Amino acid sequence: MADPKIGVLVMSYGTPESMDGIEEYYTHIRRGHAPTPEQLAELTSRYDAVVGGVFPLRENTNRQAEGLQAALDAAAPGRYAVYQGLKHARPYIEDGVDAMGADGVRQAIGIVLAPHYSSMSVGSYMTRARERAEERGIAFQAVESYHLHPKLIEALVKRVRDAYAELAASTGAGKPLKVLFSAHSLPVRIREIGDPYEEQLLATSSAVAEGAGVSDWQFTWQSAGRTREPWLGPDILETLKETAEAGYAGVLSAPIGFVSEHLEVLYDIDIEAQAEAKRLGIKLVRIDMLGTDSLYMETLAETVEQAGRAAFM
Ligand SMILES: CC1=C(CCC(=O)O)c2cc3nc(cc4[nH]c(cc5[nH]c(cc1n2)c(C)c5CCC(=O)O)c(CCC(=O)O)c4C)C(CCC(=O)O)=C3C
Ligand SMILES: [Fe+2]
Repeated sequence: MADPKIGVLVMSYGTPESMDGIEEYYTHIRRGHAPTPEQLAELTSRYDAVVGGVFPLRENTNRQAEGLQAALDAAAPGRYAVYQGLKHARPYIEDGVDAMGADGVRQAIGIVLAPHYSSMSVGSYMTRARERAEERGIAFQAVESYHLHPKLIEALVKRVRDAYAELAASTGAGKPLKVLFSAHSLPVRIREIGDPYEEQLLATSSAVAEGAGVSDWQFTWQSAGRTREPWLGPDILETLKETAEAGYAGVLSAPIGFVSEHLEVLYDIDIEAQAEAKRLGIKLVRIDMLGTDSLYMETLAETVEQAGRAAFM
């Protein structure tokens, strides 16, 4: 019999299965506490505004998992089997590990569809995966980040170049433009624990700006939670205002903390930030998300293979 494959647990945030599933999803995000009717209505209205009953993150994650399986098969035929595990929706991270166990997988690598490490994001995915893997007797190796992988940078550079040219064409020659890199905000308390999240995001931003030949850029946060504690800022809405007041004619939004089109991109950037830009009289164009870009799929495959070699060979 062939050796069992190395399992690859591809993890992502997860999204509701339907409009009826938003409450269960939100309750899971809030660690078992149901949202108030106002909170539920607010989140529902954001999903309604973007997609009206379709949840693009689910299909996008399916396609990325298939793309990674294909890239791994091309590099090492028959060695790896990809499973999905979602943080806040089915199949949950634990379901993905259980599926590997049921298939006889003894060795697994975990990777998140988010390039930057934070203890509050990737770290918490990995804790759940590792705990379940230990219970199932599966050796587990975590990929913590891949934010400077040359192919990831190359894919982002291409997107920034293309969208910058589009922005420059639509604002007219010689007008001052700025690139705004962004990622999901986190509570300010991550700074107290020496979390690498901010440093990694700045490193990606600066590598992409350099590769694209862009000198005028800034990093800013987006999608901060609606809680009482302070979150990292400045928020992109504030930054847009300052940028407009400083006389810029346009901004290129590059949400490099995300790899897919979902609520934080389709609502927070394409609807909310876009409306603010219009109000301020400044042009806003967003880069295309990575999706199943072959350079991104190769980034994931090479990172998985490297982790596999280090841990299991
Ligand atoms: C770091 C990070 C990423 C990037 C890394 C990664 O991808 O993991 C990310 C991605 C995403 N976040 C998403 C959705 C939501 N996040 C929320 C709330 C929160 N996010 C947080 C952090 C992050 N989130 C945190 C600290 C909270 C507070 C509650 C908690 O401590 O966990 C809420 C609750 C309401 C609200 O606050 O808006 C929603 C609906 C979707 C899916 C959208 C879709 O369905 O298309 C995606 C990809
Ligand atoms: Fe989130």
